[in-house]
Amino acid sequence: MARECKLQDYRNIGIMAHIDAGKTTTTERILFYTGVNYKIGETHDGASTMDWMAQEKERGITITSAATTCYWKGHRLNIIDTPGHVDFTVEVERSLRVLDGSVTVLCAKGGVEPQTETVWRQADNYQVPRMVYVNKMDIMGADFYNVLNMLHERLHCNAVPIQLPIGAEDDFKGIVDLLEMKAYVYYDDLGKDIRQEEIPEDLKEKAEQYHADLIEHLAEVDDDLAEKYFADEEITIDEMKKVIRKSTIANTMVPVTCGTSYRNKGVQKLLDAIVDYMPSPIDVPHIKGTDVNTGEEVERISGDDQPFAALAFKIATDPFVGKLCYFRVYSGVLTAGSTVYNSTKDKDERIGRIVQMHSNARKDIDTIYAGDIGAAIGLKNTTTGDTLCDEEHPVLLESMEFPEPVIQLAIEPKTKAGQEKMGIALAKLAEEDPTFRTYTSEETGQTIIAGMGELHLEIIVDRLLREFKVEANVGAPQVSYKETITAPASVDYKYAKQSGGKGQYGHVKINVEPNESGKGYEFINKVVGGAIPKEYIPAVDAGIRGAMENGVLAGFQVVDVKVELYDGSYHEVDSSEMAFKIAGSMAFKEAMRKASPIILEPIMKVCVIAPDDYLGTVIGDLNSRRGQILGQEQRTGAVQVDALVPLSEMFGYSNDLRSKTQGRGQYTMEPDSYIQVPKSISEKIMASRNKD
Ligand SMILES: Nc1nc2c(ncn2[C@@H]2O[C@H](COP(=O)(O)OP(=O)(O)OP(=O)(O)O)[C@@H](O)[C@H]2O)c(=O)[nH]1
Repeated sequence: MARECKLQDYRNIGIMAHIDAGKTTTTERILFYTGVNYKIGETHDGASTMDWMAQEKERGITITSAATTCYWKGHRLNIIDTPGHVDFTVEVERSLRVLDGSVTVLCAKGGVEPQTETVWRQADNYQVPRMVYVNKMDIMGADFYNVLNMLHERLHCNAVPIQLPIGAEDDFKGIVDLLEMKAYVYYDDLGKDIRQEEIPEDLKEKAEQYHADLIEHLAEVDDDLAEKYFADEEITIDEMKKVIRKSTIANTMVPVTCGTSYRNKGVQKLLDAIVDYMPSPIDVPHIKGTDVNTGEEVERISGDDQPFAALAFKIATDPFVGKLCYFRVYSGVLTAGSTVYNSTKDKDERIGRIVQMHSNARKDIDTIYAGDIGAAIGLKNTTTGDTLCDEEHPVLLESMEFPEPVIQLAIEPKTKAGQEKMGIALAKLAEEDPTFRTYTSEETGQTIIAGMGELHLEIIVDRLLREFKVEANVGAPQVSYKETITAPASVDYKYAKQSGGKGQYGHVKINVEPNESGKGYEFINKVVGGAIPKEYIPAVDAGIRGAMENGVLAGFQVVDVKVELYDGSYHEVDSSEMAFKIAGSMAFKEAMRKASPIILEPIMKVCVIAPDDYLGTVIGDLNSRRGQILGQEQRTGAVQVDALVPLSEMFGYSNDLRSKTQGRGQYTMEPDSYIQVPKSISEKIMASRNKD
């Protein structure tokens, strides 16, 4: 099968926004206008195509990101719909990693919300070119110009309108195209009867002014256009488009469009703008990676004639086909039935089928080309963040970093028979979601699940029931503390047992030292000369990993430790994997005790918005929760306070805030970092844990 679309005609874009800004509705409409959907699905009544999981339908929110392919004016659009709730920012993060451009959907009334700022910062990190779609122009209080101000003031970006709204709220009629200087007026509710007209009289002056601003910006970034501008020569629409595209891709401009997806106004123009201004895979910098053979940094050039390299960015369990692995191809082509090399895991993977996704429906394809996004069925060892490549040209692409879960709870199946089923189900869910963990508590023997927030875990428990038919009881959510070490230590540990028959023998020597924060666990094998036979090394590693699930202070998971196995010995008859596993585990525990262990607690970035009168109350309350105020900012009629607060102090905050502000305050929070808990609190935690 030949390539359908040229690489330069691809647009891999994410759609991101604050919760409820209308991403799902907008994506739905895009699918409608591009002919993928025949009927307009409503997030209101649960008929939406993108939000296909049962919980998403009920709650009307997006949890998993779904990749969808559609076509607009000869271009192939791969769209990723991403969730807006902070518990799921990891979904946003991984989409950003594989996409070339993004559309930020804002609500015409709320404008730039705290979550928009978070997502915007994430996109800044990845230098993703962006455009903005101001949605909900039809709702009460819709104000395009206020949103524009917020874009400048809060996001400090060069937001430049390429459209203006005609009317607002119930009177929103259509759009002025600031390039063509024409009005597009909608005469029906399905967006079918759109007429090009002259700009209404009362908007003419404003449109002229914004048109002039646009040209001025374009003259600033392009010399040829500047010459024409100063010579007062006519600048064609194509010339303007070319420069807008250039400036957007260079991240020096954010084109702003508007409409109302729900009332089907403005979506086609948005699609035009995506095609016109969002980058193709060859417009963005080439992906970087490390050559596995030489260790040198290399680039992978977007092109079919290059060696194959792709990044797996999402694993999903599909009820019909099993494990689906979404990947973005950066270079080369891949055919179904072939074998690729997973350079992260050092394993070959056979690609059974390749499918293109349309929400939860899928179409089999034989070949996938550079620049594309697809999903593979049949991969056994691949997890999120792995590189898939040509074995002859092995490369390791930059992986993704995921935050540590901050909240956890104990979970127990309602029936004995459910135990095994629950174990399997939780393992599957953890495979899909790198911010979800599950382990067994050593002290209590309970199964613990950990994630990014209460909602995140609630959804997991719900999925257990619906998808895996496991009924479970859960305990109260608790802070997911961690343990780590602050000093290096060395341990020589021999595990030897001789109790009649075959004995047990494993002997290891290890050095431990603190690893950089966020780097997790690193195992370095320095054994030479077969002091420990090769086949036992993974067992030592596994033993250490096991020990790290339950730290020595209070049984919390241990993070950010480097362990070097440098020597040891074995016994011809008595040594076994089990013996070395135990030796690894015991050695680590002893080393950890010697390495000045500490307890870490998750710190949340909290953003509170409340009317001015409550400023003192809000700040006082945050202070009493060991909060550190980062700053405050004026919003229309309200004030925004940003603070860092330990998660343990945030339980019950929504009720407290509500009562302290007569229901007028709202807040969002997201994990920021893990830091050492104060000594007095650490003692309390240990006392209560060790008493259980
Ligand atoms: N009046 C009006 N309502 C809209 C518009 N766009 C979306 N909505 C409604 O706003 C609500 C939220 O829309 P969604 O599309 O689910 O928003 P979302 O951003 O995907 O939300 P999450 O998936 O929860 O992050 C729904 O009830 C929509 O019907 C619009 O242009 N005008």
